[in-house]
Order: sequence, then structure tokens, then C-alpha cells
Amino acid sequence: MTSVDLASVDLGYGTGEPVLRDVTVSARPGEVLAITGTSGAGKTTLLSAMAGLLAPRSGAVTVAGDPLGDRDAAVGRGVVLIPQENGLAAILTAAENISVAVIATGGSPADARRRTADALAAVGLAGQANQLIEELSGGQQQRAAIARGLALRGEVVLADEVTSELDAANRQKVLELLRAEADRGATVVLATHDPEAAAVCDRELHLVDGAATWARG
Ligand SMILES: Nc1ncnc2c1ncn2[C@@H]1O[C@H](COP(=O)(O)OP(=O)(O)OP(=O)(O)O)[C@@H](O)[C@H]1O
Repeated sequence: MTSVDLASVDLGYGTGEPVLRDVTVSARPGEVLAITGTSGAGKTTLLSAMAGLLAPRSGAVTVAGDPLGDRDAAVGRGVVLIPQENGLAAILTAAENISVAVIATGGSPADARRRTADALAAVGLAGQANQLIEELSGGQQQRAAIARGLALRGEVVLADEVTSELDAANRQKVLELLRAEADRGATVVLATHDPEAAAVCDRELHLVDGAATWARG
């Protein structure tokens, strides 16, 4: 199973001030780890480092004990990112977005069809499979992005504010789906500023003033 570890990591952009300093955290298989903090605290930044999108200025990011590397390497290790702004192609359908991603990560066309249908059904979007993303509501787009993340069956699932546009029932469903990912052995990390979402996670790392502290460790 695949843990993600940050050891004494400093993160920032370009030559700017560091966003986060000296972060040490281990995200473990079978658990859902919440990353909390106010807007701008660095939640997306931390997930970007875990996803291979942002190299640390110092310290180490490892996956199952090996250096994580860049985003391509992370994808190869099964690190799935469900981004805050959904990352879907607006002019493809919900099903196409998911199938393309499954095939790009080595799934067969038959796998892609089955996993796409299952994932869309899981988030309550079976009826929207053939609608263009640009024709879906914000919350439906968010659920389509979650479906894509689920369909990829990651070793590590990084979910960035994936409940922000959802009503209570859908938020509950999505939190249950993330729990199910952990139950099948995935390492799940959820960035959120929703205290109720954080409360159902196993541990909570809180970001404030550039530092990470355990709210529940
Ligand atoms: N690409 C970038 N270039 C420069 N600075 C950035 C970049 N992305 C984020 N930042 C800065 O890093 C800091 C942390 O941003 P980040 O997006 O990680 O916060 P967040 O906790 O995810 O916020 P939110 O809850 O609003 O999504 C902010 O000060 C932001 O301006």
C-alpha cells in the first residue's frame, strides 16, 4: 500500500515568501486525512506537493518510501488528484472525460466503459453521462470530477475542496465515497474548510500562518 510522506518540507512559488514551512506529515493507506485552514492557508499548495505538481524548496516528498518526482511520475504511482476547479474538459461529455482518463492510465476501452458508468452512478450522474460538462451545473461538474477520480482507482486520492458546491445530501454521499476509497486501501487526503467534512475524517492537519499543526492527530 502507498503512503505519502512529507519530511520537513518548505513550499512556495517562484522567489516569493514560503507558503508553508517545515511540514512533516504522513498520509496513510486506509485513512482519510483532512487538511484544513482558512482561504489562502496553503491547502491546495500542500496537495500540489503531494501530487507532484509543486517540488519542495527543501525537505522530501516520498510515496511508499520513494521520491515522488514530477506529476507524470506521480500519476505512474497511482496518485490521483481531484482539483478544486474540477479540471474537466468543458467540450467533452461527463462520460468522455472519465473514459479518456481511464484509458490514459492504462485501462482498456471495456474497463473505461464499465468504470465510467459505475463512477457516474456512484455520484448520482448516470443520467448526465452524455451531457457536455459546460451544460452541467457547478455542483454536477464537481460530482463529475469526483467520478473521474473514483474511476481511476488511485493508490492515493487527493481531493481538493470537492464538497464546496454540493448540497447536504450530495456532500454526505461524496464523503461516504471517499471513505469507501480508504476502505479499499487507498490513501485519501481531503482539503476542506468545512468543519463538518473535516470531522468525519480520521485525522486533521490544520494550516495556519505557514505552519501545519495537528488539530486531531
Ligand atoms: N501559482 C501560484 N503562484 C503564486 N502564489 C500562489 C500560487 N498558488 C497559490 N499561491 C499563494 O499561495 C498561498 C496559498 O494558496 P492556496 O491556494 O494553497 O490556499 P488554500 O488554502 O488552498 O486556499 P482556498 O481555500 O482559497 O482554496 C496564497 O497566498 C496564494 O496566493
